[in-house]
Amino acid sequence: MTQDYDVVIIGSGPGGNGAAYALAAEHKSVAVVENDLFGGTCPNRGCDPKRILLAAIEAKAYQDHMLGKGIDGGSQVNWPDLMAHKRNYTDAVPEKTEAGLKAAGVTTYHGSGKFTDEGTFEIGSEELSARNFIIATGQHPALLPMAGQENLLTSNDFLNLNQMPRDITIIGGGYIGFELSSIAKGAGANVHLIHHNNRPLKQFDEELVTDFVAAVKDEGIDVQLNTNVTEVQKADQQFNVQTADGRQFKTDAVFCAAGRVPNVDQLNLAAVGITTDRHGIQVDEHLKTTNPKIYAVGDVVSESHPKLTPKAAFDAAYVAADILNPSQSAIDYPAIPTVVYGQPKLATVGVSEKDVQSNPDAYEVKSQDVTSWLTYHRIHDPYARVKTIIQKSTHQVIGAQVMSSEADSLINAFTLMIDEKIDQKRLNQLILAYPTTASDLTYFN
Ligand SMILES: Cc1cc2nc3c(=O)[nH]c(=O)nc-3n(C[C@H](O)[C@H](O)[C@H](O)COP(=O)(O)OP(=O)(O)OC[C@H]3O[C@@H](n4cnc5c(N)ncnc54)[C@H](O)[C@@H]3O)c2cc1C
Ligand SMILES: NC(=O)c1ccc[n+]([C@@H]2O[C@H](COP(=O)([O-])OP(=O)(O)OC[C@H]3O[C@@H](n4cnc5c(N)ncnc54)[C@H](O)[C@@H]3O)[C@@H](O)[C@H]2O)c1
Repeated sequence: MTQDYDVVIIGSGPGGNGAAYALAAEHKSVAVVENDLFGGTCPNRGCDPKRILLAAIEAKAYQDHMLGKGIDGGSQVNWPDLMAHKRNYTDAVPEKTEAGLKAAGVTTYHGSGKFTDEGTFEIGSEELSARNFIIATGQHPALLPMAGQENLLTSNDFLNLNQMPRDITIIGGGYIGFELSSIAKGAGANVHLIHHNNRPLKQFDEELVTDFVAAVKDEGIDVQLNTNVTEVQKADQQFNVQTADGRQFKTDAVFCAAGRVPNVDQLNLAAVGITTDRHGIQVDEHLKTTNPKIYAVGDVVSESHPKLTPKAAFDAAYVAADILNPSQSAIDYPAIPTVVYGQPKLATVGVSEKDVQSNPDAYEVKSQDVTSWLTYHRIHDPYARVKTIIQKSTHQVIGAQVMSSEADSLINAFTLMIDEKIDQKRLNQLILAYPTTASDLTYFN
């Protein structure tokens, strides 16, 4: 028998769940279909477990930076205890998430379904029909095609390691590559981070990335740029890594962090006329796919915005509103801040120096080493640089790039300044708690 709903959502990550809650609150009948863990990537195998593991790594780094400045003796990360701390949080996520959805009146289904030629969604013997569908299936880790591909592990495996291997290799100098490298290094592993060209973290400011890579190397990570891994073969208890330039080395585990692939293959999208490209599902400015009844949100969408949890949640709120009020205007994203949670952290928001290079008279670019500022001197942060892009006509910061151990909180303060168009004059009318990263804001424009 076919079950009919107002809206059927495929995927229960921040995108799918955000839409489900918003629509159920407006008394729509909603179903969510999930083929793995309710909650999706972020709380189960992404942002949240990563940040829990980083808690110990950051605590150790803060302590290490203060050695001889009031702290004697370093600390050690106990990986099994740290993993237990992480699991204490993540193990409960799927059940709690599903219970939350049910309590909000959402019907849940477990399994991998696919669209039918009739435009319904089939999960085993069940068939769901709906006025609207939302595809929120996210992405999964890419495995580079190479000899020995079966020997490659992924971020999912890393975030569940029972023991930290003595020597690890990570392929891919993106967000995940640098974040996992910092965690492994802080936990005591010998880490090789291998990137295929000379421009890791290409979404970030080139000058800050150069400083960031130098800082990461300083922390003891073996970063190898312009290096292509061609083969990973088992060698007794270890793995033999072969590179295109003829080098070979042994390592205990190899993780592939060379990008993620949209989860579209199982959905039979052709049956409902949805087009995709290698970045995901194509949508219009209302996040409608090429089938006007079907929306797509979050990581599975093909677009230039960064693929992040708050952005998936923003999409979800927009689509729920679009279903409730089809005449709303096109989606308009605010500034989207993003952070690489390494040692140090690297963050960016708004326009970059590259964006304004063609019009140097209209913008001022300030790049400052801030290690001597109280905020950073206090904790003896060895790496602290802030670059701001200021619109001369308004004296407003319109873009910021930050590298430091405090970059995550400072970038949010910049985001508020950019979105709320807070200029120097307005800042001077505010009283912010001192001394904090936010009270430094008055010094940047
Ligand atoms: C290691 C890692 C660290 C990250 N760290 C951060 C961070 O610090 N900050 C940040 O903002 N973002 C971070 N991200 C990105 C963030 O996790 C994603 O942007 C976010 O989860 C996207 O939400 P989503 O709902 O679009 O997709 P997902 O969270 O991936 O959810 C999609 C869901 O759909 C399910 N699904 C897939 N196919 C099907 C199917 N055929 N049928 C039914 N269900 C299906 C999946 O199992 C999954 O549960 C990180 C990602 C990773 C991998
Ligand atoms: N802190 C965060 O907010 C956070 C953390 C993790 C992931 N994410 C999101 O998830 C997405 C995926 O993260 P990711 O790190 O997997 O992807 P990514 O696109 O950031 O990085 C992948 C990197 O691998 C490199 N690469 C590609 N082929 C390679 C090869 N053959 N050899 C070596 N390197 C190669 C790419 O040039 C790129 O730099 C990100 O774009 C981001 O939106 C966000």
